[in-house]
Amino acid sequence: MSISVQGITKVFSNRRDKRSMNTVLEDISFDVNEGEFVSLLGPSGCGKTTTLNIIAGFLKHEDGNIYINGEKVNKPGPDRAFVFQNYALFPWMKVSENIMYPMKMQGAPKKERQDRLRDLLEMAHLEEYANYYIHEISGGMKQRVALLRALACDPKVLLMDEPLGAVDFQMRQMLQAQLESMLQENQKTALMVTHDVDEAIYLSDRVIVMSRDRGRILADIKIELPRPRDRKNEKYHQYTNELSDILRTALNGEVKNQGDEELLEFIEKTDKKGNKRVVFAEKAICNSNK
Ligand SMILES: Nc1ncnc2c1ncn2[C@@H]1O[C@H](COP(=O)(O)OP(=O)(O)OP(=O)(O)O)[C@@H](O)[C@H]1O
Repeated sequence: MSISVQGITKVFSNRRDKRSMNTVLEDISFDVNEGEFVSLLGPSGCGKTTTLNIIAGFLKHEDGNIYINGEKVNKPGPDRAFVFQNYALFPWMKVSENIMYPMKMQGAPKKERQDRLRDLLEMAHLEEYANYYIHEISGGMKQRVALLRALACDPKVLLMDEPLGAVDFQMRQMLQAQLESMLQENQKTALMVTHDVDEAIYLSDRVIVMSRDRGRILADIKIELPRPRDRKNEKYHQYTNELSDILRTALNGEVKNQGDEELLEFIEKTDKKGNKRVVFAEKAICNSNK
């Protein structure tokens, strides 16, 4: 199934002063083709989550339309599954019950639910943890459970808001590889919000970069690399540099304070093995608001 975002405008009333309005998105348009994995990248507050919530049908918008496979949608539906940043799992349920919850709500027969559960747990290497409660499993496992719950009803479209945001670097790379193979296996159309340039390149067919100027789309870049992706590939580095430059431009355009150089340093991080990883660091953006 494809997603088509056409001319979306979203205005919020200011949280502190209800009379003043904030146009977060203005006339935003893009498409995600069937089976494509697209990432939304951009500075904090540029409207990535708002865009995803509008597509999910969680938020109303002022203008424009969302089409799923050519059909206009304006409320949530089983065709679109959502993976939340903070997992949003049910702590009073076991891993298996969490995963099966959407199928149960849809009234799927018990046998079908059990078969699906077995397949999903196997796919994510979580068979041993089916009867654990959520507080008994690690952050990386919670992330996988949240993803399996989203995949349970076999949605055609997967919307993910920083699905790997809460796990450490090593776990994140492992989960990226797992997420990729799960999505390849299931042939999903996916739209993901991320701050992480490396993650966007590793997972996406296309990366869309948004700016804080009413969500304006700065770039829409096709990542033409074979899968699974090799971080050591020369072209992989070229994409990293290209996207970093676009983000730098976005930051430079937005950061008006002195000390910009210091802020920009936050953009590039190097892990213990010396691999460069580019992150659109939250801290830099926070500082820029001073
Ligand atoms: N319910 C709301 N009421 C008022 N303003 C809101 C609301 N939700 C979001 N905003 C504002 O809309 C803007 C965009 O927020 P959004 O969460 O979409 O950004 P984002 O790009 O996802 O940011 P981050 O990367 O930090 O998660 C921000 O200025 C935010 O304060």
